[in-house]
Amino acid sequence: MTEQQVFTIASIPADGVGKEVVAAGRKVLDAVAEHSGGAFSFDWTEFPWGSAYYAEHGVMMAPNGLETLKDFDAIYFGAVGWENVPDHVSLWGLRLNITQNFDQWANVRPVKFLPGVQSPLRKADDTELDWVVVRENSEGEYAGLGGRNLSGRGPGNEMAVQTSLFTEKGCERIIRFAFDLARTRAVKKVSSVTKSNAQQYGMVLWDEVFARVAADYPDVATESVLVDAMSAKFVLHPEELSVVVASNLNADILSDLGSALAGSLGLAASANLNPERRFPSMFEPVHGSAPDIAGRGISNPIGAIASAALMLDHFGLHAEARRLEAAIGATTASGHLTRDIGGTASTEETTEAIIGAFVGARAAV
Ligand SMILES: NC(=O)c1ccc[n+]([C@@H]2O[C@H](COP(=O)([O-])OP(=O)(O)OC[C@H]3O[C@@H](n4cnc5c(N)ncnc54)[C@H](O)[C@@H]3O)[C@@H](O)[C@H]2O)c1
Ligand SMILES: O=C(O)C[C@@H](O)C(=O)O
Ligand SMILES: [K+]
Ligand SMILES: [Mn+2]
Repeated sequence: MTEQQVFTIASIPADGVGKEVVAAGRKVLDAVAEHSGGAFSFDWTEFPWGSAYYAEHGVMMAPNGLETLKDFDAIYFGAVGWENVPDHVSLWGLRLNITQNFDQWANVRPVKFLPGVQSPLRKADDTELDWVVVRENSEGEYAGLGGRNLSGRGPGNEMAVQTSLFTEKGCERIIRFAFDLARTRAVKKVSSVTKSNAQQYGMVLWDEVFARVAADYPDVATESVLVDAMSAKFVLHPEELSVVVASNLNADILSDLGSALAGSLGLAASANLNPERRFPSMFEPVHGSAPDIAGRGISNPIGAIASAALMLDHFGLHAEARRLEAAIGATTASGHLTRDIGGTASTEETTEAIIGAFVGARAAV
């Protein structure tokens, strides 16, 4: 008998709906393990970090938190942000603390259109849409470089500087990642997004690196599109997209637009990858803590559950990942929809339906 594989997962639900959707995803993953015929299991450790932790301890995570997380196979994250902590403090204290210190430089954010979910796009009814946003996740506009009150200019005269950082190495690794990903897809194309007409230093460097790397991938089609035009293209010609690679902030914005076009922010998954596997990677829904609906049991768990499927891929469990994605599609197709996508199902009902579809498909194999 082969030995059971055990994957250790650190879960950090954090704030608002993060808690609801991580609980849902964890339940789904446990069901996936339970039906693996003993092939693998998940060993969970949950951490109470987030805004409530901040209220008690004055920090978003334990001071030795990164040291503790380092040895896990993966991190499963909810969302961070609550009214008791300024958003920039909570984001830098938790999510960015982890992504940047663990060099999770590739943030993969698929835009998936699901059966039974209405898109605000007129075209979505008769076109098969499927693209992925690759977000540079370590530098760019999120370099954290700058300061306020630089010269003590007094009330009414304050200044702030927020500097973007683009390195040749940082651009090259994310652009190569995008090309390698494109080679695995049906449509082999990479769209590079910058605002290099206005941002004449960092983003011109990005464009130059893109052109240089593209020469190594003659089998992959390319285009360079300015971010304002790309936002229009998302809406008007999404059928032309396959892999869209962009800097940290531009890709953050485009990925929310992509999820909204697919029907809701509650649907979108993401993987914060350290491709070298020197550090654990982190899987989380694209959305935030959604304070407007938190605590009511109505949040859409699909973004978090689809992120769990990306985690299965990271563990090499590709068949299970595809089966879980199929179970999500079967669930939306059968009309188990939460409110954000026009239904009345609760978080729990949707989660149970996905587990049911997964187990049913498993039994049928
Ligand atoms: N990665 C993260 O942890 C992350 C991501 C985005 C925002 N945030 C933080 O979250 C807080 C709220 O930010 P925001 O309002 O700009 O963005 P948000 O993503 O939390 O919410 C935007 C809208 O989408 C809806 N929504 C989000 N997730 C949903 C779900 N699972 N099901 C149904 N509807 C859902 C919300 O109800 C809201 O109307 C802020 O503190 C922000 O800093 C954190
Ligand atoms: O940009 C961030 O880091 C926060 C949030 O908007 C996200 O998409 O993860
Ligand atoms: K999140
Ligand atoms: Mn975002």
